[in-house]
Amino acid sequence: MKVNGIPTRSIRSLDGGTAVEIVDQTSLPYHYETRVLNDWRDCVEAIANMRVRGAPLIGITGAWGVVLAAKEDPENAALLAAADAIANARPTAVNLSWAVHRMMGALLPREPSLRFEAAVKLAEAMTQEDVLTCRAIGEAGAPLIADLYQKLRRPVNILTHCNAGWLATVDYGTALAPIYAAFERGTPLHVWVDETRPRNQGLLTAWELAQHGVPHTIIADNAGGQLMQQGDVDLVIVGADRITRRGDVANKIGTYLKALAAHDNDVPFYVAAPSSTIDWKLTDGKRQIPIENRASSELLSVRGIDSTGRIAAVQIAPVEEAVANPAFDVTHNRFVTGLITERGVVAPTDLTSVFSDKLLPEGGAS
Ligand SMILES: CSC[C@H]1O[C@H](OP(=O)(O)O)[C@H](O)[C@@H]1O
Repeated sequence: MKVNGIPTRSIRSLDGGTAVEIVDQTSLPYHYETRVLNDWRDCVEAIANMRVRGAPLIGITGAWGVVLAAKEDPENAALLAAADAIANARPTAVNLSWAVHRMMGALLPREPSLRFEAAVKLAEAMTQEDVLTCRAIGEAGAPLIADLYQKLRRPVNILTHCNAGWLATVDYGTALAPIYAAFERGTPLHVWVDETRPRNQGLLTAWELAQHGVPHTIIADNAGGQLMQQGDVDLVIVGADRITRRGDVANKIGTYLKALAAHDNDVPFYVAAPSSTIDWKLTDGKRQIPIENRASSELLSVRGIDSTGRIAAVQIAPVEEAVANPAFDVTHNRFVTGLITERGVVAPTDLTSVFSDKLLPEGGAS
């Protein structure tokens, strides 16, 4: 697919698999820049430094890293060492280890001299598989949005977190795939885009949506709950980095909080992901999924600041004027453990008894 002259393709092989071209996402949303990876070590660096990111794309980049390793030295010792370094470039997205394991499972039984050719073939197949899988995710999810539109008879407001668009996969995306599919079929919709501190992948989502002309509004990560409470979110769709066999989902930090808010406001909360994101060995996500801890320096700067100090992300005017910067929100008492007052710590429901002397006969406070 091409949008605004830009191919919606985040990775492709060059020269028969002897090099790989990626979109360097650390340059977005300022500049659209591609980068050529000639060596498996470039793939490790690109994954670790998030030039490529998003579970499916990390996996496919890892697969091409194995191709480049087989090109350099197909002998077992070198290939296994490279595969190990690639698989450990980032810990949470299971797609990376899945892709490297799948590649090595196909290569090791072969003669070293035949490994590069076999690697290219399999990596190309996996790359195309990802495209088709993500397109299928879009097809599967689009009716959810269309059905909501039929019920609401107004643009469907969808909240998403981080970036799970075509930049996070080879093409189409996962969480954004149903949104693109519904939008292209003419379903009126609008997307609330969590900026997603600290790496602000929401700016990537806003950039993608702007290229496609999809109405959207960038919001602070903390605004989602308020928007849900005021009925401005009809659906949440997020991506995933690892899903356990019982459906526990690891996704970008902040996803859990959105799920809590969605649950509390009866907002449907969907996770879009290919089966390559499912880790069938795991059951209990909280206990078993490795959570990546990144450099604290990421918190100390705000990416995406242009020369004017503005967060540089193109934004298509929302379908209708939408409050996008609420300054306060309301927390129901069931989430308040206690209130610290001059008469000690008081359970919210005990306030009227502890301060009964303050209450006037008509129930007003003195
Ligand atoms: C389609 S998977 C996208 C998934 O990956 C992102 O993490 P990161 O940007 O750190 O690679 C985020 O969790 C997205 O939901």
